[in-house]
Amino acid sequence: MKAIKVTAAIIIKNEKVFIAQRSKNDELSGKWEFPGGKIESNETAQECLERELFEEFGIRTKILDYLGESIFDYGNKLIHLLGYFTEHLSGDYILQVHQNCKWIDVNEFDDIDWAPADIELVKQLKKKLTDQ
Ligand SMILES: Nc1nc2c([nH]c(=O)n2[C@H]2C[C@H](O)[C@@H](COP(=O)(O)OP(=O)(O)OP(=O)(O)O)O2)c(=O)[nH]1
Repeated sequence: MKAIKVTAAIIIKNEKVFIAQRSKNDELSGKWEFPGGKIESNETAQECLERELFEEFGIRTKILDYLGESIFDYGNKLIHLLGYFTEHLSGDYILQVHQNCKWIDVNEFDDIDWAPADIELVKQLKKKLTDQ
């Protein structure tokens, strides 16, 4: 099975991380994720994230450092998730495809019902945020 490359943005403000909940008619309905999406042919991961964040929330962003990756086999598809720290430049967060969103503290990470592929990435993020 060929892995589908998906980008995920880690946006931090006032020490809180932005997460979004997948919509009702989605196969991962109700699960929480870092916003992003599938990388299309002829675009970089960074271009993909900027495009997805504008499409999904109407925000303009700048992609910063790479955090890490998570590869997860959902059975019907293999997801290769790539996490990037991302800076919010402008625009209000307006939900276009998600059912909800929120800002969470690192102490709340373990209470979130994450999309399964995110669990490994969350682990890496938690380590990075608490080790420094
Ligand atoms: N964006 C995003 N997708 C994730 C995460 N974790 C995770 O398992 N996924 C999965 C769900 C989907 O199967 C896939 C990304 O699909 P998507 O629906 O968000 O991307 P897209 O906008 O490019 O999709 P589409 O319109 O072509 O359906 O990756 C995550 O943290 N962020």
